[in-house]
Amino acid sequence: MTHEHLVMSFECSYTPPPPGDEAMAENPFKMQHMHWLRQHPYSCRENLFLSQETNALRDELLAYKKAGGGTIVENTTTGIDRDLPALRQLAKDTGVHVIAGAGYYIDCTHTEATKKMSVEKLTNSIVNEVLHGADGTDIRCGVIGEIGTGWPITESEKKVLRSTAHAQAQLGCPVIIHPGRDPAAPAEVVRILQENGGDISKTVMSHLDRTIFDEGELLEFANMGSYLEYDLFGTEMLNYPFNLKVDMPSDSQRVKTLAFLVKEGYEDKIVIAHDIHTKNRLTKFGGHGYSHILKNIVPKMLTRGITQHQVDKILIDNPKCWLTFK
Ligand SMILES: CCC(=O)NCCS(=O)(=O)O
Repeated sequence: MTHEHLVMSFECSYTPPPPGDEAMAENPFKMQHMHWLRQHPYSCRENLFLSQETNALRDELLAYKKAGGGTIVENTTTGIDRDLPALRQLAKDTGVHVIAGAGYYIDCTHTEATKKMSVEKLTNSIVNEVLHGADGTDIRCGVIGEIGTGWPITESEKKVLRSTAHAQAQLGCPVIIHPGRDPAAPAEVVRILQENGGDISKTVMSHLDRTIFDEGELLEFANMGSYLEYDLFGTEMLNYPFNLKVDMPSDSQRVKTLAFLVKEGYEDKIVIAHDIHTKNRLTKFGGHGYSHILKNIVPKMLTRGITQHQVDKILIDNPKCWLTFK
């Protein structure tokens, strides 16, 4: 899985509940709220603290391993409460390989100190997180990202993108991007990375499921050469609060898009994940957990024109290729 979170908080994205449901914001986590939480995951404060569930995460990872999972890329970066010692402990306890992310999340999580840093300083801090260890630990990150960007991309986010490209040019490492919620956002990020020496062939563009819907636009973007990530498998949301114009696809629609990209020749560039970042998606709370793709999506892919060989590329070869330092 190339895009997951095990320990993080998403407080920065708290969204008030719709009118009439205000009480739900502070309501305790109860069985009868599970459907409501699936529809409004960012409107209950407690739901945003995956960091409180480290014990449950141990069971989640053991279940993932039992289902055939070996490795998880943990995309939590500075700004959303990255906790590297907790990740190391989870990896040790379960035997699942966890690859941690370096760098910074979106603008509203940048501190004043981060905003004042030069591109050179930001580059050094990212390089340091990969070569020597992050957050005062000796735990080294294995990817840069998810690097957070919004739409339009802010000045501070542009500086982080330039630094990401410079760091990648030095290290030959994988990069993963969180684009803004506009069909033009992924291409704009790629242009900034390219102009600054980034290697697009070793860059994953996340969250395409909620970003590019038109097939022509998708192929145009695919042609730019990044990995194409569909990473919101398992999410079910009628009114996507971060952009009400977006119709969040179902898992069946995601699989259909994967089959389309495979048919168009992009089987070497597709990666997939769940991007679990709220509590309600854990099996402890009736959610789909980290094994949903392995257990439910792969069989579906095989009935929709995607071969086992292509599934293996998407789940094994492409991530392996992306994650290997040049
Ligand atoms: C930190 C998790 C994250 O950024 N997830 C992306 C959610 S969405 O922008 O695709 O809704």
